[in-house]
Amino acid sequence: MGSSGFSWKLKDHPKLPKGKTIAMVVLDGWGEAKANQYNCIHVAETPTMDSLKNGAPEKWRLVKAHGKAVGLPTDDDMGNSEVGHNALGAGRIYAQGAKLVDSALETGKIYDGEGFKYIKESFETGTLHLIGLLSDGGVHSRLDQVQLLLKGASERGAKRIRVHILTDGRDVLDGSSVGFVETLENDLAKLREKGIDAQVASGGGRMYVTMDRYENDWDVVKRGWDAQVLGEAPYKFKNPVEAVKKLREIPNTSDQYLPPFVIVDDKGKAVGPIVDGDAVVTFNFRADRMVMIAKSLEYEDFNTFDRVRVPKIRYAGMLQYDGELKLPSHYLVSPPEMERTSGEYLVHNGVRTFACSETVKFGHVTFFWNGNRSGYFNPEMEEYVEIPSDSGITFNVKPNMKALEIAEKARDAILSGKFDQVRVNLPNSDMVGHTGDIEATVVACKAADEAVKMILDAIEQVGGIYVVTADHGNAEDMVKRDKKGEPQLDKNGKIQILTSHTLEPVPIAIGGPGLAPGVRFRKDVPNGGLANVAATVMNLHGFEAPSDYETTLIEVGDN
Ligand SMILES: O=C(O)[C@H](O)COP(=O)(O)O
Ligand SMILES: [Mn+2]
Ligand SMILES: [Mn+2]
Repeated sequence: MGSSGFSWKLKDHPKLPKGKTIAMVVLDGWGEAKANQYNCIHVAETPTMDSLKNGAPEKWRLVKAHGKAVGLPTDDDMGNSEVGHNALGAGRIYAQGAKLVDSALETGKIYDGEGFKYIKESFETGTLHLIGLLSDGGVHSRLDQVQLLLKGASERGAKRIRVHILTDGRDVLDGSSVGFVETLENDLAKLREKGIDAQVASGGGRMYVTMDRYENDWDVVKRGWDAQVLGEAPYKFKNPVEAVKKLREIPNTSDQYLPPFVIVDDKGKAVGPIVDGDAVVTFNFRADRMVMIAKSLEYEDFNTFDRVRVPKIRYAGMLQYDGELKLPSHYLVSPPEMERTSGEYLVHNGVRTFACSETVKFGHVTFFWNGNRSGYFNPEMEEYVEIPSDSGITFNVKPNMKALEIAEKARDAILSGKFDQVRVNLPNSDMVGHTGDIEATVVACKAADEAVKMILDAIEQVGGIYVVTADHGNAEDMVKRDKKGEPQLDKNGKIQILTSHTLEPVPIAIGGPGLAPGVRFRKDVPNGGLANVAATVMNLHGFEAPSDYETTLIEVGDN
């Protein structure tokens, strides 16, 4: 125990043994909803997950994965991977980026912070550029926050503003981009009336321009760089609403995948390339899809693509996206300080950990799980394995993704006897669910179920324990619904496909030959959420959870 009285040492659990191998499986985007044709998990053959459900209520239950239970502003906010994995790993509910930005804007504290003061130095002679996801999805960013920031910055001296938009269609309905750009244009027009030179400068679909993650495909970021910084793109328009409408007419495209465009003046010149002396703010609060652009804007030493011209700018993130890398070094709002996560405790208590997913979700079971912290706590005790994802495709084309490879790695890690916790994220139901392709999502769910089976079989062989859960819903409901829960039709009488996450709860199942007799879910935590899972897993490793963690979901009955 240190002089502060703090100790990493966890108390022994009074009843549960140590030394069991635990498989911690997170099915990404696997919620629980009514059985119907739009519930891909129901339609798919999922014998393994179905059999776990037979363990209810003692070994299978539902937990909350959205809204306040995971630190989001309201219970109308759907869950997402960042907040879901944060809650799973940290065992406590932290006010998340969305909420922190809301309150910084509401109180005006955002304008007193170091980050805003820093970018403000460019207002007199330079342009303020805002780059980010333009929607009200609330997963990575929110339009109302951008509107407030535009107002606040212009009132505080920004005279020339350029917005570089990324269209969504993934956390919100496809096609909604037009409305969001119209709203933004309206706001910019009002600023122009006040004598501020404010315009949209460039744009593109989030999955094709800028918002890649975990270094899966740097071309995505390069396309954004070319449009935003260099003012170069294959498509040129004078008006951003027209741009989005026209680009949506290209066959097989969608808001998520719009090609990059720049806005040009009457002479055909880009209206807003980023140049020396400008200020840049990336206005997404969520980290994963901002780290790569942040590196390209901030790092001097950078060779993943040819930046051609590297302007000397003042750059700030809405939040700091990576606390370990201190990236970016300037930011408008401080991120949640997640400390003493379960991963760190367990490593201090001798639990050897293996974590694995494919690239698109690799940071979810490592970085997000560990409280938005990159790297190992102790490389001697941990091994993190990333299976390269396919890049340059939409995952409905290959809905099996790397589920099998992830399961094989997990199986081998379990059988090796080298690890006490083997943690994976199976991305299929989420990544394919986001494409809105129902048939492919059914295939994706089946693939994830087969992967779970392989992992549970390995646990069976070594006498271990499994914990199977999910981070939020997605594939269990693929249609937009009205208030009564019926599919909502558009003006042409067609159903609207839901590409986003949902508000549904997610299952959690425990079992395996190593589960001590009598272990069962408690009945007195009816509102349990993802944050209760960390204490549960610590118990299964034979430890009591720290007293400030959300309570465990399990008890040991007499049996
Ligand atoms: O970034 C994405 O792909 C979506 O906006 C949210 O999905 P995730 O939270 O499951 O990553
Ligand atoms: Mn997810
Ligand atoms: Mn998702």
